[in-house]
Amino acid sequence: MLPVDQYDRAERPTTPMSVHSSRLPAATVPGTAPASLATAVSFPTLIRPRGTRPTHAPAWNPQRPSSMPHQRYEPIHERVDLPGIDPSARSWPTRRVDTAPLWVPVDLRDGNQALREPMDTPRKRTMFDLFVAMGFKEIEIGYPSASQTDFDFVRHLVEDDAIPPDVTVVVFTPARRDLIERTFESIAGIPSNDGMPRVVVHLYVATAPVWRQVVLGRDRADLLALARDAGGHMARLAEAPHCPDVRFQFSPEVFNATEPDFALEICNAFTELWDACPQRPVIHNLPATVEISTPNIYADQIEYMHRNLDRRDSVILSVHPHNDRGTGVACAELALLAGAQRIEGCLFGNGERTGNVDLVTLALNLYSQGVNPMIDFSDIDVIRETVEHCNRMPVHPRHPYGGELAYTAFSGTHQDAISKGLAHHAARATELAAPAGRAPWAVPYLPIDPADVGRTYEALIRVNSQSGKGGIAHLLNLHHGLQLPRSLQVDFARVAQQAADRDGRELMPKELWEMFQTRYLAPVHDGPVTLSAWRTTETAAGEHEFTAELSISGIETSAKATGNGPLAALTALLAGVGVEAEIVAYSEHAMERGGTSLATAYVQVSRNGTDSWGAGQDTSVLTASVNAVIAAVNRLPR
Ligand SMILES: CC(=O)SCCNC(=O)CCNC(=O)[C@H](O)C(C)(C)COP(=O)(O)OP(=O)(O)OC[C@H]1O[C@@H](n2cnc3c(N)ncnc32)[C@H](O)[C@@H]1OP(=O)(O)O
Ligand SMILES: CC(C)C(=O)C(=O)O
Ligand SMILES: [Mg+2]
Repeated sequence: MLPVDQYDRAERPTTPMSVHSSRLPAATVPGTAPASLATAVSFPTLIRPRGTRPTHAPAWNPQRPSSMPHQRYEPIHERVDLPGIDPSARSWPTRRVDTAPLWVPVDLRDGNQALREPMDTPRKRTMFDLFVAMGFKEIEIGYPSASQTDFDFVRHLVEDDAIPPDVTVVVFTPARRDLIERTFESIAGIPSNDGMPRVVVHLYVATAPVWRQVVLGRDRADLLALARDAGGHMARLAEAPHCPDVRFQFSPEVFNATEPDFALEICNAFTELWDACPQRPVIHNLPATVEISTPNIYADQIEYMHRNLDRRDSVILSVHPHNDRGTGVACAELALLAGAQRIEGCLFGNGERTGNVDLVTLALNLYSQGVNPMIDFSDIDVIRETVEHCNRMPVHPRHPYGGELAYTAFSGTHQDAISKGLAHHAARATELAAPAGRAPWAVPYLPIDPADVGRTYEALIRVNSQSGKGGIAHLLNLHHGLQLPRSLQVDFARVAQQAADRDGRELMPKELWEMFQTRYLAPVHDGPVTLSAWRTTETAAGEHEFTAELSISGIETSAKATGNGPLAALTALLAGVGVEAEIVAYSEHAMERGGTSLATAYVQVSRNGTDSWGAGQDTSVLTASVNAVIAAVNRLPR
């Protein structure tokens, strides 16, 4: 940081915000900033380092500096000495990920320690069983020295024989002898599997300068000595006769803010102390405990460790990103490119502050690239509901892949593209003679097929004032089997949009159907023209006669006319009683397969340059069509 006298005092917002006396929420005072923001900012003269970080935007960018004291925060390059990292040696930018890493959920420890109400044993057990069912093979089960609840849960799993033979559990401990001993007590009785240990004891100690100085009060040498003492104690306890066979893990907490050479030194010390070998590798887990940089910096830090760690073939290089900058997923993905082999995170990103990296997003990001995630996400809603139950916290509706709205489009052009894309997908599957669920996926706006994660297509398209004809027609088709002609889609969308605009809310499929019924089907009985009885006869080839008892504006009459088809005969009949109308568009379709199904007919009629649509439904196509004509005629202006 620069001394205060080197800061200039010239930086002011060019247009100071006015201060509102009202404490009403902003929404009640149109065009104003929230009252809390306005009253909190008093706009003193601000300070900034002279000649350092640019604050004025180019001429094309009208933004002006805010009054917030950004100068208080140091960039990573000033906070951490990164001299050992040679940018020209980085290989991660050109690498690709084509296999899944070893995923390790830490919800039962890191996620749990961040909950308002930590999980009890039944909730923890539900989550543990979910992990097993999803196919996780390494699971952190707790911090047994933290509380009796944590200790008891580990004992519960052991005594209930709940840990499958191919699953390894991880227990977490700080570098304190009494707590390490308690941790070892908790794991008594977990057998190995064919000589492979099924328990990892995970030691952590913070290594970053601020933590060393402020929290632990130790310099580098002191901290190394503390770590060695703890690691040595663990190694001795592991050799005790009744101790289960274990492996070791070390996390230099706040690795991302630690001098790389010190992180390397301390990790290498554990590799040696625990005598790591390929048959019994050590896990070095490099956390971004609090995110402080862009993901490329984290990737450089990981690649540095990957290249320089001793006995690299005896080390599993693990990462543990948090999400303070919202880039936990990006950090984990770049870390994989940089040499990471194992990722710790939580389902849907629960965890301290803004959370741990989200394993659902990471795994399904890989899946969307054609890589097998090695974890089963085929029922994402059950996974989400279980996590919500255990954490007593909701998952955001827009959460990638698993949120309630993750596959839903409200906006018209997206709906149109999805609807066309689904139709194209179905056609392509038929062409390839493949089931739709196996055919290659290329539907606009949907990175994966929602059906792959157990979602139906029903919630893909939802209608509000942002929606267009395509989406509205899609819903009427999906829920009511209607196949509206394009021009009718346009006609109906106008009405639906007006309703959505007026009410400012979503229109449900049932409401759309009711609007459709009222507007296009019901006028057959509700208008100036009603038919009480009618019949058609084919009087000669290409000649049809239409006979009807009808009422015109309440006056009963009967009439007869001919035409080259039944509908032409009907319009001739109507013209004969003074109701002129020309049919300009017609279509019909069966609603279901089979002889007993309903047919729907759509008819557009025109009079004096004005058009209107009507629809009819009946088991007889002819009756449906006649009804559609009458409905359309009744909708013409009188
Ligand atoms: C990034 C992470 O997620 S780390 C995991 C964090 N998880 C948790 O903290 C949840 C469980 N923790 C706990 O239940 C408690 O903190 C306990 C049981 C571990 C310790 O409790 P207490 O003895 O009461 O200590 P307290 O929590 O007040 O303070 C932590 C102490 O541990 C020290 N400490 C912090 N990290 C470590 C570490 N990795 N190894 C050794 N000591 C450590 C601190 O310097 C402090 O020491 P001091 O009391 O001499 O100043
Ligand atoms: C792995 C441990 C120490 C952790 O949770 C963190 O650093 O965030
Ligand atoms: Mg953590």
